[in-house]
Amino acid sequence: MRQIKVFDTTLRDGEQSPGCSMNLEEKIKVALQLEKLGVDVMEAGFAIASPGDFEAVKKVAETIKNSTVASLSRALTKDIDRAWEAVKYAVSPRIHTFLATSDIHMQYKLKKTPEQVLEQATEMVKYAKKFCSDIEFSAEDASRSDKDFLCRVFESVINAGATVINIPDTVGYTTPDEFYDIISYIKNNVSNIHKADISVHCHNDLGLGVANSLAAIRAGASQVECTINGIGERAGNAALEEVVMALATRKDIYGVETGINTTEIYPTSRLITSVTGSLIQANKAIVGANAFAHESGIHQHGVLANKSTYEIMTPESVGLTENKMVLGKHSGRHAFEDRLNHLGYNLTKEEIEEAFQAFKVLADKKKTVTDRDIEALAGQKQVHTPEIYTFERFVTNSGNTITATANVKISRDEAVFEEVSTGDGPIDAAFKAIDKIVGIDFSLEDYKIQAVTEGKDAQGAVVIKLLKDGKIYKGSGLSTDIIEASIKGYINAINKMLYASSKQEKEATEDVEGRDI
Ligand SMILES: CC(=O)SCCNC(=O)CCNC(=O)[C@H](O)C(C)(C)COP(=O)(O)OP(=O)(O)OC[C@H]1O[C@@H](n2cnc3c(N)ncnc32)[C@H](O)[C@@H]1OP(=O)(O)O
Ligand SMILES: CC(C)C(=O)C(=O)O
Ligand SMILES: [Mg+2]
Repeated sequence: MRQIKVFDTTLRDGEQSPGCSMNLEEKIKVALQLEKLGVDVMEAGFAIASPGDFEAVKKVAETIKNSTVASLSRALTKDIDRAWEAVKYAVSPRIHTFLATSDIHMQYKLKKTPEQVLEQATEMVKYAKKFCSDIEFSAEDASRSDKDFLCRVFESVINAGATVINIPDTVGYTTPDEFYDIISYIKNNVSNIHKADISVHCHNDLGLGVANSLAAIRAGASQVECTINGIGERAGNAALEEVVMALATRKDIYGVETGINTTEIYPTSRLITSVTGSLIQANKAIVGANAFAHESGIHQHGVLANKSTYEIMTPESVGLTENKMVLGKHSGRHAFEDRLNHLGYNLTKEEIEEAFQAFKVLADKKKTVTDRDIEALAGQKQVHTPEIYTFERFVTNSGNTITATANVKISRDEAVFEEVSTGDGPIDAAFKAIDKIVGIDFSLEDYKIQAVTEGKDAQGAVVIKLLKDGKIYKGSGLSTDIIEASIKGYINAINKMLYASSKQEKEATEDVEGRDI
């Protein structure tokens, strides 16, 4: 199979991303991880840019043994000297020199004629070749350059000793179809092209960095330049993880291989995120938090039956331990039951169905339902107290300048009861309204509330203890609304009290006294 060389430029073009500068120690850490990832070439920096960058390139060159280490340099002798000073310590050093070839860049930026550019590029490759055998030449803004001029430049720099010619889409302007044609044209019209690797370096201004790189590979490019997480100038560079996984997953189309150890992709991505502080969006391909997460019931059911239904690559192949089943309002019974089993619950079909209905109500209120939410729901189902009174609805009105009032509606059998009361606060008012309906004499011994999950949409769990005739009756309520959780807990305790005083008193008393809900 044709082998594609992966040239990582996270430490150079990636670092050009605003806010992504790395210090020496961070660059070494990243370089070691890139080596572990198996990149063929790492561009460690732009040696002439600053003393710090020079030191970093030099240190990376001294440290890395299994990848080629490159430094960027303009097509100027002083830049090339500095680049060589830094990379000469590498086991496999490369000087990467560049000069723009598009009319726009030559006219406005370099203020040079095409003939002058051709000569400068050729002379500087010759100059660099005196130091180093491995020379890459990039025709900056190649995708907006005249194709025939581009071919003349490449032919000339290859004759001067370039071992790699790079065709950058510097401003992310090209499209897959056009880039395929450009690469094919260069392949077919540069007579000595067989003496050099064809490299591509795509930017993402139109979101096409990866697609353009893949089109170029199909057209015959043998080196692809990219960065981890796609960081880089402006909208970034082609993301290494996306290019590599596209090639790995669609071998049927591309028929090529890379030397990347794909299981190091995720750790590398995480390292870049932590070192640069540049976060990636949840839906980012391959390494985003949701890349291997499933929330919808139909997908979850499919994945539980066979992962390949909705996963085109395994999470393990990119260094994750497993996929994620996120329980939310789009989830179905299969995933819910699977999670219950996973959490160690053995509920009957009816209990699962009841818990599932409660889960759906909760999921409408919460963005995601956590394991602790599920445990709370499943725990509730395991207490077998008949619902003598059933909570229907409540309205409260409170504030620091008014007396709190509550209107509570509860039902028993077919009858519906509604009462209004005032109180020291909305919860006290609600309890007093319930007292009026129930009409039993007992006292509130204890009231506790705690968040069972995190975040502002957390569920509040209320535990209430009521005292009657020397016995304690514990009730629990769960809701994202603490007043609702309190009312539910209060009614739950009352139901236990009523149940206990009914015919099955002994059994019910064991239940309420024997377990902490
Ligand atoms: C497409 C890319 O990613 S290219 C790489 C971009 N990366 C960077 O620029 C990061 C590092 N750069 C730097 O630290 C600085 O720009 C330096 C040290 C390289 C140069 O700094 P300065 O000498 O102050 O020049 P400045 O950056 O203002 O301008 C660039 C100069 O280089 C010239 N230049 C630009 N590209 C090249 C090239 N490939 N070969 C030769 N000269 C070039 C420009 O024409 C301009 O020349 P002038 O000073 O004679 O007008
Ligand atoms: C220096 C070159 C390769 C570059 O980064 C670009 O053209 O985008
Ligand atoms: Mg670039």
